[in-house]
Amino acid sequence: MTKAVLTDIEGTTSSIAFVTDTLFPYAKAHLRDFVERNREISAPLLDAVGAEEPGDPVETLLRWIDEDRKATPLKTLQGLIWAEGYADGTLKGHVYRDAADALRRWHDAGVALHIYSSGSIAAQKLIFGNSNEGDLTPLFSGYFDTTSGPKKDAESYRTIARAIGEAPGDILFLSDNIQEIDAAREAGMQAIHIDRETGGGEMASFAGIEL
Ligand SMILES: CSCCC(=O)C(=O)COP(=O)(O)O
Ligand SMILES: [Mg+2]
Repeated sequence: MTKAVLTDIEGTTSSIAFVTDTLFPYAKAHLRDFVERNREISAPLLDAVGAEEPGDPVETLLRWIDEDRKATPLKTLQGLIWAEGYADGTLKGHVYRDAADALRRWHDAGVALHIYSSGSIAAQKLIFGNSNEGDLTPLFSGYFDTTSGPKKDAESYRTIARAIGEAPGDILFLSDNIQEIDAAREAGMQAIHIDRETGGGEMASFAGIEL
């Protein structure tokens, strides 16, 4: 029985292109200016970057964006930078229509909906709160990011199941990344591999998923 759904964002509810061609370039373009204007909030994040790699932490962060590193200080800073873009209307979150429809249907049926993304929890709330499908945040009961652990590590899914308060077997995880799917299954969750690009996964969209 499925009591809760846990879903990835990039490539699953939302297009990879929106993240790589819009969000990441926006963060790169505004990173240096943001940390100069927000020294107090940025300092511990830059320190955390410096602890991982020597050199100019801003240069390190710019390279990490190109490398799509899922490092928590980078993801936290990206969320703070994107907040300004959503606030002034430059950014509009992308959510596939089939994903929004299914999430609304499952929420109305009483299924608890949760997000698990490498994007920070603040960034998750922004993409769903300012989306082309409207404000979807009322649909969600909880949000999880890299502070719950890496997405390819089974232990992260055990931690999240405990936080949700359901047995792993009663939680359905959705992702475009097969290594994340494998990790969730290792933790005992139900999981469906969504492949919107090639159709090679178990589902090409949310449309056919029956809970
Ligand atoms: C919260 S939108 C930005 C997504 C992001 O920064 C990212 O790294 C995507 O990772 P996901 O785990 O959603 O595939
Ligand atoms: Mg993904």
